[in-house]
Amino acid sequence: MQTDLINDKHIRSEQVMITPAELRAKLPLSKQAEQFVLHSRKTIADICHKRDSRFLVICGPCSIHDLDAAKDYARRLKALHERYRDELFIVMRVYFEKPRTTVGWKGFINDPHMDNSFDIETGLHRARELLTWIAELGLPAATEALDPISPQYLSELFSWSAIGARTTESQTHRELASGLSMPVGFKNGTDGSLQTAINAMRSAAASHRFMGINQQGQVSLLQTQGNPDGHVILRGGKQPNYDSVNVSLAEDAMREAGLRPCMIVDCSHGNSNKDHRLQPRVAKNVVNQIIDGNRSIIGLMLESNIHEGNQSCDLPIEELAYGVSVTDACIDWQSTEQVLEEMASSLKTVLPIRWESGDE
Ligand SMILES: O=C[C@H](O)[C@H](O)COP(=O)(O)O
Ligand SMILES: C=C(OP(=O)(O)O)C(=O)O
Repeated sequence: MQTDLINDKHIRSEQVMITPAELRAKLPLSKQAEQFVLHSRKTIADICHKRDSRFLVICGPCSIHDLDAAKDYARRLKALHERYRDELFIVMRVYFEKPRTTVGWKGFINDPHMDNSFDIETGLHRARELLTWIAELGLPAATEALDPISPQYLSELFSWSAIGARTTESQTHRELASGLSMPVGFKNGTDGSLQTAINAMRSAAASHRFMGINQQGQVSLLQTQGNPDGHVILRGGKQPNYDSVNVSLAEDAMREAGLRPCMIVDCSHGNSNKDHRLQPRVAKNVVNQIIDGNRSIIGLMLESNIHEGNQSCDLPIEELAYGVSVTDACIDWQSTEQVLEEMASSLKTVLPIRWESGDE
């Protein structure tokens, strides 16, 4: 690489990568899977706009690091997706990019071998392989849109995206969300600030022009239309914010901003004080709010894995326990089944009559 002391003082290396179009051509999506993704996105948009009364559940590992374990998890979740399809619309968390508070493993795309080799091109290939497999299985996938370039490689495989608590105030991420093809949830800030998410939702609903890349990898001026399917995700901050008082304050704040109250509760993160064992309690509280007549909560998020808890991502890969998170702690499969079963049976009676005209 050319040494240029004026421009590249802190750049150590540079490597040209495969283009999005080349990766898509290598690992195409079948017509059937494409239809499935389109249909799943429409279902979620219908839930956001209260045309579909089912409850959206975004459920799965905090992050993906082992593709076999991810497939094992996906097969299990697919069974529940089918079993509760009249009450719940279950979408798997397939998070390949992790935002860090300071530094740490930034997810499977960034470092798929988990050894600081940062083989991003392999990360993209293998992420796309897994996502294609999940789409062919007939399970909708959700992710956090963190890197502004990677959606060109992968976003056709996702039915829902989040903008995370650390980036919801970033203009780059609001612009990105304004062009994404699926419904997008905006988390409140890590400090609990709801206004950050509300501002993000308003910004992403508008049209933006910004620099990005096209499918051929060329730097391009992109003009977006604005995303009409935004919603807020209450993830807690210094204090939890899932209780009915906070939900009602969030509804008021959204109305005041000229937005329809529409939100998802994240049962993890600040809402469980990062204690995974509290997630079922949060989910139960949310379901009870709906039974009591709440009409703004459209779904919830659970961090769940095959086995509970978490382990250090700094362990050698061969020493990692199977099906255990390497980022935030998750509930295990048994608790996940139990939470979803209780949720579906409690919501059965109220869901069909949940929305009234004017709720949209
Ligand atoms: O959801 C995952 C984590 O909360 C997020 O990536 C931040 O992690 P960190 O605070 O361990 O860096
Ligand atoms: C990083 C995440 O959440 P948050 O942005 O709320 O911290 C996550 O859901 O993986």
